[in-house]
Amino acid sequence: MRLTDEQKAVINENSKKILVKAGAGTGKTEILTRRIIRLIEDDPTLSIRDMAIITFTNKATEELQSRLKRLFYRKWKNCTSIAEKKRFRYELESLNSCQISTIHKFCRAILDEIGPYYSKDVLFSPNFQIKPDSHKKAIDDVFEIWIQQKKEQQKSIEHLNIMPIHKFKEVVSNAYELLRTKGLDIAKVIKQTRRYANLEDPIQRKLKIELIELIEQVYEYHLKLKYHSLDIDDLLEYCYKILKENPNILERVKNKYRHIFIDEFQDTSLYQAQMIQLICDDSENAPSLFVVGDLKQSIYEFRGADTDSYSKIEKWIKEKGVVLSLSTNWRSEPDLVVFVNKIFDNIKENKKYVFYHDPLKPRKNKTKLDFSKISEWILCNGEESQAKKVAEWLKNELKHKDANNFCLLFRKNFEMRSFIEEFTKQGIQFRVVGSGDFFNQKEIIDSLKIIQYLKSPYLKQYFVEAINTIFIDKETDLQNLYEKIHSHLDTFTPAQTLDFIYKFTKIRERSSTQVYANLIKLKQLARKLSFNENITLYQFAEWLSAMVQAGKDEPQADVPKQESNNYVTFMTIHKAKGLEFPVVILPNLDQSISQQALNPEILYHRDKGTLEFSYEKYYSQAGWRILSRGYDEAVSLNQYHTYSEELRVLYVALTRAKEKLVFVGNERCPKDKICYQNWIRID
Ligand SMILES: Nc1ncnc2c1ncn2[C@@H]1O[C@H](COP(=O)(O)OP(=O)(O)OP(=O)(O)O)[C@@H](O)[C@H]1O
Repeated sequence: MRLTDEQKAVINENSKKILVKAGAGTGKTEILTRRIIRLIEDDPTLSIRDMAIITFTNKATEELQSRLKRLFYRKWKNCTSIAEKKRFRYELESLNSCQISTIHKFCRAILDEIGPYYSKDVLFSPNFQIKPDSHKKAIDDVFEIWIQQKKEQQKSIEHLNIMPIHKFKEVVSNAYELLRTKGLDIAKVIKQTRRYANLEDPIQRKLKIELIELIEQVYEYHLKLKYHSLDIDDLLEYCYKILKENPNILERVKNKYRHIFIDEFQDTSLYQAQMIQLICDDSENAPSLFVVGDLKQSIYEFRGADTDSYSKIEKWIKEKGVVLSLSTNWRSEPDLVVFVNKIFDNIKENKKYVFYHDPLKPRKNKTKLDFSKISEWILCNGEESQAKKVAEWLKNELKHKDANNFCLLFRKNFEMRSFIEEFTKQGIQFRVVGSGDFFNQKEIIDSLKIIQYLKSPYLKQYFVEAINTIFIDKETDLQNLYEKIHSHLDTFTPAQTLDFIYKFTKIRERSSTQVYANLIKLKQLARKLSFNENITLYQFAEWLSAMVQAGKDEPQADVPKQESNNYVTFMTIHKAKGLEFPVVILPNLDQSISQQALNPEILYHRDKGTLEFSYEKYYSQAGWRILSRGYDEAVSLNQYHTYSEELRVLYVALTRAKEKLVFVGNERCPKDKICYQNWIRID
């Protein structure tokens, strides 16, 4: 690969603070790795161990590690002197133990070295564990105590006039999570919300005060639980607060690293941005900072990504160091780059959304453009199934192209379901990458139905459900399965029962690689559960039923590589960040931007700093709503951010393709609907 002058300039820049601001596919990740090698080459006293390299996901960490491994290996191979050879061998060996990680692991490494810590709002033991749901325990415990107190004091609970208790708990949980992921000062929000509550009508006032009272108690209780168990949001918050209030610890961190690199900085959170400013301050011993990002690809607001923080850092680096840019897109066909530019040129800023577009430069300037090769529409009428039409289109393509050229990118995991069913039916090999809806898959729900039938074969409902599962077909008789297995049911472990079902029904021969991999994963989960606490089939069914009902987040099984390398990939647009595929297919483009995202029950009012709510009266049939006074205002402030973020999600999706984009939508999509299909139209 021949680096361009602008790429070389970035690699060789010597300023202590550098931000590389560049669009998709311009080589940001590429130059980040090459800069690391360049610094090590230039300074014999420097090692990868003196650097902290922060990525956004574990997958990105692996990708970066393997790119560095390749470059170090090449260096080692081409070295002429023994000393140099020894040095690069050491660097290669150091790759697995150096600080290349997500920001959370970076914070964990800092906290691990600190020891016990006590201050006003940070206290923890050095033996803390990472528990992803420690806040849930806080909510459960506080709720129980609070309800009990209200009963004893014979006080009514306003929320219970509107919603059942489990729903109320969910509201509190969502509100608390919202405040935490945004990194907001919870005490301040509580104070503001209480202040504005006085302006509300009597019912709304009572509801607001109740909600705030619970959040305050959860917040205080959670603080005590954190002594032993932090969750990942706490890692960032605690790390920042400790570094801020303890200069000795901050000095230790500054002295440990000589260089800090951050990839995908557009998805930075408030605490991450503030922490980086602390560590990389103006002092002599502070590490240098190298940050790459693209604000147009900031798509994680729901997880606390904060574009304001990015902009502040950009301003700060502009003052203290340099901001550089890269303009040429190396990923995509030149016509495709021009096509994507045209789409975003067309999107004009208005009251509803904004997209700050700066066009990408194609790697070659062409005088004659031909969009027919790089884009195609598959349009369905209202009744037609998009999944079926895409499967038929793909079957034709697969006659002359390998399946792994194609990737279907979805906005949400649940949208994959109909495609998974259709592809399975049509025998197209596919794999689902990183989707957290394992317990929502038909094969998993069907496994539960079969087990429920085997436990209670006399119940008609279970029989009917079981007979309609993927396990039963013309050649596989349900009754026969029961007769063969029932004498073993008391002695088999749940994993053995599943194994028997899979073998007896010969499901492997009839299912896709992904479906079978999920079934094997279920068997492994059953084995793990029995290993931990020796559970019965009955208990396993209870557990599985709870997981299915809760829609518990669990990734689908990885398809083993050796089985088939040639499959179509399914993933969400969010998971595809940083990746590239020859052909990208985008289904469901005619869907409206999620109403749930636009009108959630609980919202944070960005201007007032308050919590606002919109409750649907659970027991009313007419969709009766109770709104707090600032809700509508909060929605319109939020709507602007939601739509603008959706435009950025679309930008990420469109810029993943190397050769072609295939759009799937509805031929009668109303022109005034706010949806991807209308944003993409350039005619
Ligand atoms: N000078 C170059 N010549 C040829 N190919 C290049 C050059 N620079 C980068 N590439 C290739 O372009 C593609 C995009 O690079 P990279 O993934 O580093 O971009 P990025 O800016 O990080 O993209 P994104 O922001 O979309 O994740 C990769 O396949 C990379 O190998």
